[in-house]
Amino acid sequence: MEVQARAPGKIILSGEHAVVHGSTAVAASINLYTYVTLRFSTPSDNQDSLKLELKDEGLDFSWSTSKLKELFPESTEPQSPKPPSFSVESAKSIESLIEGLNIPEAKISIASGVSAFLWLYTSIHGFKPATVSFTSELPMGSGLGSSASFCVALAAALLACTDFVSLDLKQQGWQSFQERQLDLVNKWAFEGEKIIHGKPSGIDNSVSAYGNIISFKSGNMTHMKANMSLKMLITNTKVGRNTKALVAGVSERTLRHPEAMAFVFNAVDSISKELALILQSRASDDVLSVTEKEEKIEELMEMNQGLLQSMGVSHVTIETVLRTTLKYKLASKLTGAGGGGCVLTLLPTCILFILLQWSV
Ligand SMILES: Nc1ncnc2c1ncn2[C@@H]1O[C@H](COP(=O)(O)OP(=O)(O)OP(=O)(O)O)[C@@H](O)[C@H]1O
Ligand SMILES: C[C@@](O)(CCO)CC(=O)[O-]
Ligand SMILES: [Mg+2]
Repeated sequence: MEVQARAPGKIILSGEHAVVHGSTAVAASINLYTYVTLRFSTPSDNQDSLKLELKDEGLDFSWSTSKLKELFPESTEPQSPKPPSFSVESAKSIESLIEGLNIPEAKISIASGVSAFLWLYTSIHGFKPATVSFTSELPMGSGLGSSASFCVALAAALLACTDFVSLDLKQQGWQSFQERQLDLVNKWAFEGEKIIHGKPSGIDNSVSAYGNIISFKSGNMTHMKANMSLKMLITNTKVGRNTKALVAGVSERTLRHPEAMAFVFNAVDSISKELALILQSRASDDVLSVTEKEEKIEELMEMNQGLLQSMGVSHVTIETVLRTTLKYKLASKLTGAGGGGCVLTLLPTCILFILLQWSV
């Protein structure tokens, strides 16, 4: 049997990092996806191993079923749909499987993704021989939720081949999971994100699992109905960085300056709540024009970016993008964990007018 699943990446419009400390954040999925193909071996394959193919990286790994059985003896079909916690024993077992892989130094950051893969696969399908292949449209480590889309797509494919999820596997084309099943996929993906992010808030996997636009606070997600569309330019600084380290850095700064950082997080909470109100305001009760709404959103973006700088997660390349777009009176902010990665720039409705003026 072969199953293919996909999950989108995301942008965070406001609230990254502060959301880890209990503030509200607003995130939207984007139409760039990570794809996974899961194919269980048949007796005729004569394949007694679990194979992982990372197509974009040109990396292939495999582990013998006997080795997996030795390390995860208790791994059989999960008794409960809910994911177990990532135990110390599992961490040690997975670490031993990663050590033997000889991942090229330049791609060593892939190790956390391989660890998340091993834990999710063995927790759901034990040591069943299979070949699992990934490919993605998302730049890795760039703030667009590559880790979340990786974990959500994988959890969806793995659960689609269990009794916990009822899908018509004979139906051609993409199928969407029902709400209850999405909740299950999201819970498993969150455990995978913990392996990659360390202390994730859950917003990335939630917006990747459910799509569209959500607000998120302290583990609770709210589906938003945006009544205005926003055009965002995404600029990739091409500076790689590690979300886990950046999240840890903000937590360490919070320990050093608890009172000041509490005010920072409160300010971000207010920015996200105001942004959510503006995006959801209906035409009927509107006193603001689209341009006036966009101007308020531009200010909120600039304020959020300033607070992200105070958290220590901006970067010289991000500042360069900010300065460049400011020349054209455009507002920008980093998206995702920062430290490089991608920057959002709001392209207001009147942008065409600005460009025409400039070109004359
Ligand atoms: N397609 C993939 N295949 C294998 N591993 C992946 C893939 N996509 C992401 N990963 C894992 O996730 C890591 C990147 O996750 P990280 O959270 O640091 O960045 P991001 O998710 O792209 O950005 P952000 O979390 O800020 O949105 C990679 O280093 C790798 O370990
Ligand atoms: C930086 C962060 O807030 C968002 C990363 O896209 C981390 C998280 O919430 O898991
Ligand atoms: Mg991530």
